[in-house]
Amino acid sequence: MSTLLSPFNYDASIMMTASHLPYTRNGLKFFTAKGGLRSTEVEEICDRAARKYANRLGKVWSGFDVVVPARVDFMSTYAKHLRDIIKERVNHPEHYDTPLEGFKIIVNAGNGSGGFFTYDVLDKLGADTFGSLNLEPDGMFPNHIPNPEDKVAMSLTGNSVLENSADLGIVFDTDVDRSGVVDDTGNAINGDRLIALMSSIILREHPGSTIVTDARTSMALTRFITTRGGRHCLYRVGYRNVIDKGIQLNKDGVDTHLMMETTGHGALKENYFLDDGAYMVVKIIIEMVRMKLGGSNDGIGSLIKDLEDPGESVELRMNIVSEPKYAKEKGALVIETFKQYIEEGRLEGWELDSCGDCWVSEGCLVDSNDEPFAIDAHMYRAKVSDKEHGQHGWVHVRQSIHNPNIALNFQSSVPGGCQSMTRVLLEK
Ligand SMILES: O=P(O)(O)OC[C@H]1O[C@H](O)[C@H](O)[C@@H](O)[C@@H]1O
Repeated sequence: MSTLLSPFNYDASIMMTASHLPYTRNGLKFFTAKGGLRSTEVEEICDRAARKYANRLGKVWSGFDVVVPARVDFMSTYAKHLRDIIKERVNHPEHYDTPLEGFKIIVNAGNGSGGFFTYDVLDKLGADTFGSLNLEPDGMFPNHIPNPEDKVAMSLTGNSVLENSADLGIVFDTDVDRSGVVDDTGNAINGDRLIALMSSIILREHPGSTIVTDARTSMALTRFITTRGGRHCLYRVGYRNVIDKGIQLNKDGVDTHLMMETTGHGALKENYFLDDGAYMVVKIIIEMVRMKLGGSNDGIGSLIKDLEDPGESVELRMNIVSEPKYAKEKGALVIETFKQYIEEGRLEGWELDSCGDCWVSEGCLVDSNDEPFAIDAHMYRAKVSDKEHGQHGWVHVRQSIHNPNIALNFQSSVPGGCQSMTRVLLEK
């Protein structure tokens, strides 16, 4: 963010974070004014740095051309930026500077770095944040993993919302690039439900927008988006893939304002295509206040009340039995074999749910020429039907981004559907 926020004028920034991973790990994220770098670009930087400094081991740090200025306070500028957005967009008729007066909002930062949102954003806008949890950063994560996908994180936040009769609960992951929320009834809004909530907001602001998600979302989510006039583009797992797809679609002339992964990574065109969990929550808060100003007593959960439950949803992992250096290759072979089975019609009722590597619902363009992309060796999705129920589910097969295993996701609207799909797959 430092590259974009006034008054700063930097060409690039690096964030040190291992996100929600265990404390024994660390990581770096690289940004330029164009947004976050993808892994191939980071690899190139590391390669170049390695080559440049290979002969100078021991003196590595003295070799960097980094000018370290006095300590710069990015956080208060960023927090003010978020506060200003809320003030301007709520435009409260009675108390412009404290638009959150009368709202109780719980933040669970999970001992990551999101605590600032409580005291530097919400409190200053007049919200009551009593009951907030785990605001002090502690890399040992003594309470639970800071992760909006974590059941403990979501349910503890839900409990605090109910105990304090709060209007909203917010869960951040460690470095605040992801978030999830809890509505006033204590219901968790993460995964598909968060994508639906954001879609309902974005589609009112940008009718007809395409929404890109990873390809593990439910058929019910696609219906939710399309019944609101949006188009749903299903794409590869990995937040960078989803964001890049949205950037590409915009370049191809397809209006795309929201790119979200089921993990809670979400990026908006209006926010420089950055996966920024705090900005995502800012959008939800503005909506909540506007609803109240419009005379509604409903919580934000009411915006997704017509999102049907996906029924059964299962994820399995299969280890790739191979020497680690061949794992990618073997994984690609598994996906390719799966693809062949489907395309040769060897599994009754199973068929490709994609065009190229872009899985789309009807009406979503693939590229400017409407040409399908090349099949992706790393993942594949098949829709599954039977005579009794018609299309009742899907199977999504891909290689894990991080580990030598294959991730298999199944969803079915029929009880026992996932089990029968698993059986078919294992038999073959
Ligand atoms: O491939 P997996 O092991 O399931 O990991 C997949 C996940 O990796 C990282 O955590 C990325 O930030 C996510 O965008 C992605 O969904």
